[in-house]
Amino acid sequence: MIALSVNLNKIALIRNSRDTTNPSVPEHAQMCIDAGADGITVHPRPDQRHIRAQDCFDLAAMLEVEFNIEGNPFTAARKSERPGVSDYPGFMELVREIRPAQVTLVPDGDGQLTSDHGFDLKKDGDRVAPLVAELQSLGIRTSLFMDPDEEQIRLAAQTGTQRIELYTESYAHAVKTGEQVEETLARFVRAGEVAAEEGLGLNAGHDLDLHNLPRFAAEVPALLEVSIGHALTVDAIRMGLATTVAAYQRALGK
Ligand SMILES: CC(=O)[C@@H](O)[C@H](O)COP(=O)(O)O
Ligand SMILES: NCC(=O)COP(=O)(O)O
Repeated sequence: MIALSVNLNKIALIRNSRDTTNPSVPEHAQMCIDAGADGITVHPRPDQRHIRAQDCFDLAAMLEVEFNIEGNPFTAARKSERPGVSDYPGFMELVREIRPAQVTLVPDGDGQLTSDHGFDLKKDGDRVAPLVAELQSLGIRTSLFMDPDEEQIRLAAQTGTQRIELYTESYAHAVKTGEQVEETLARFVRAGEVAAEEGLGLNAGHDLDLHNLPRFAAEVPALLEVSIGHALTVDAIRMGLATTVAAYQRALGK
């Protein structure tokens, strides 16, 4: 069974447009869980544009399902520019303290609108591997955000990570435009095969939605988990959160 981890970034984004706690991130986490979500994902960024460090602590205090924190391990502490919002402590400092069930390392640049590439481990493998080892020594499962690239996935295995998360934007884009759908999906199927050959658990995410998810879930081998936020939040505006979570579980074949 493929686990559905709901990403709450966009709930925090709406909350941050006022100096209130409405909508509440923990309350939305609980609503997702009550509706059948298997886990909760957040992706704090140094500018705390949506998920703030405090959200991570608040979620850690209440979650009984898998908590997955994603982010760039090389981001340093940053002062908050917003009164009443605590500073961003740096990604590794944050996850060392919280010790979530899973940490997904993502090679984000600071100015990026959203995540837009996986790791280049020819360049970064030597500095990623010690972080993987440290996180695992703290009892945290590790995952690395990766493009569906055979050589890079084999390098991911050499870092010692237990899982990878395939960056699915190219697949989502192919389905949306109707261009090169078969070739693109075939790359992800091959990526799943390579991950299995290397003994890596397989997660996936980015721009997955109710339309593109069923084929991906049915055809990519040994998929363990998807994390979905943007499209799921937009669907929830139309259909309600509980109905939407149930619809995504159905799209995963459950
Ligand atoms: C790693 C990944 O694909 C997601 O975490 C995605 O980056 C969501 O982040 P934003 O909500 O900031 O776009
Ligand atoms: N890891 C991907 C994720 O958490 C959510 O990505 P998106 O659905 O918001 O694009």
